Amino acid sequence: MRIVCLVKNNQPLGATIKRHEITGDITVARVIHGGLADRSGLLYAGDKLVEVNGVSVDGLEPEQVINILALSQGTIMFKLIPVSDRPVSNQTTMYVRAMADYWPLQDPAIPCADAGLPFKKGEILQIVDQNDALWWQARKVSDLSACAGLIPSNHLLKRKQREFWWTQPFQPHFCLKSSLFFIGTKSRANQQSCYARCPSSCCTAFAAPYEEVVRYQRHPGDRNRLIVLVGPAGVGVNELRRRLIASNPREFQSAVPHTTRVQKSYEMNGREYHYVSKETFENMVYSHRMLEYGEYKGYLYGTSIDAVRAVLDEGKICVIDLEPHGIQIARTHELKPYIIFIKPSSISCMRQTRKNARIITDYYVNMKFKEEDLQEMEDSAKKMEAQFGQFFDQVIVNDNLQEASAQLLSAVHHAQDEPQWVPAIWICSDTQT
Ligand SMILES: Nc1ncnc2c1ncn2[C@@H]1O[C@H](COP(=O)(O)OP(=O)(O)OP(=O)(O)O)[C@@H](O)[C@H]1O
Repeated sequence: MRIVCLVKNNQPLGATIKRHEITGDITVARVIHGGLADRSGLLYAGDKLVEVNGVSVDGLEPEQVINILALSQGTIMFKLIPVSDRPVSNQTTMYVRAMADYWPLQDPAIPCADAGLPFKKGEILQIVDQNDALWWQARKVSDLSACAGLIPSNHLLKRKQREFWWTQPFQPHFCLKSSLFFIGTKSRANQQSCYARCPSSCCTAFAAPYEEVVRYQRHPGDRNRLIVLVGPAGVGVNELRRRLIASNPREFQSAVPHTTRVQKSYEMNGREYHYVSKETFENMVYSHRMLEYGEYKGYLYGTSIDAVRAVLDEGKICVIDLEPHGIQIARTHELKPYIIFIKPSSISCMRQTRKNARIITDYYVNMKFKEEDLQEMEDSAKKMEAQFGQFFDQVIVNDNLQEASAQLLSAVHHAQDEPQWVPAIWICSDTQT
């Protein structure tokens, strides 16, 4: 038997308790890393509680013990029987990118909602404890001084996603996955209706909920990272890309697309397009050499990995725009893409900034933005963020064009010169080759 005194001072104890199903004993289920109990070094997972502040816990439910603890202030005295085999922590810290949102206060299954760590997709988490098969402990890298919180384990979060997915009403929704795209336009006609339970890559429900990441610093001699711009139709992706390349064509370049259409007299093979036969194009598609492709007026157009590689091999920074479903294909250890989401500003701001701007859609070319175009841009941006936000390394709001261009330039240099979180598999692949 041991007596342990902890001074609470309005902070949580930093431990959870449970009741043994057979013996009814109340034991410490886990000690939260960096919390009061952990810092004291006096409480361990497995310790059996006998008394709290002189009150016997015999026959009490865990909730009743928690109540006693919640009502106690200042010094709390535990009488306990220490666990005989203290768990030896041989855990290595792991970093992951959250691929889903998690709100502990909305999760009835969490052992202690107050000890939960809420996170949003795309956030980088430091996992400090995976001892429990269901509940891990983690911190956000943006706040490493905080004490850890509970998060569902990989396995548990996957299960939750699956349950959530199947309990959703069966409703058709618009996804941005399409087999068609039109050069220069991301048209409404492209958006094919699919079903919320479709098994395609656009549905992230069954994807791994955490992606292991590592800190990566590009060596000056290494190839540049591919810069991918993503955004809803008309937001200004092409405009920003064009301006970036024009600012220094010796540093920045786009990838030359492939097409099956006939070369025009003033065009040069490899400058405007690579002109190839339909058979060659289709072979490139089947051998996964196209990042994205589509058909326009009976001809195929696409951006190939070879074309991107050619720019990178010249030592330049390759800047392309992609439909969001192409992100997954581009995410390889070879290209190490840095994904920048170009986000529209509010509709009221766009009414001002887009007054004299012109757009191209399926239905009209070089027309002024209409109110519904702005609305559609906003809706489409929301969908993209909801579905693909976890992949965005940077978000730039394209309000003032000059400012957005300056932000893009700085983001592109940041991507090449500063350390970044990248999927661990990209770096493991490097060391294997
Ligand atoms: N911040 C801005 N302020 C004013 N006009 C802008 C701004 N950004 C882009 N534009 C203008 O909006 C129009 C559409 O831009 P852009 O063609 O680059 O869109 P996009 O995102 O590439 O979409 P799409 O692929 O459909 O062409 C262009 O006329 C462009 O000059």
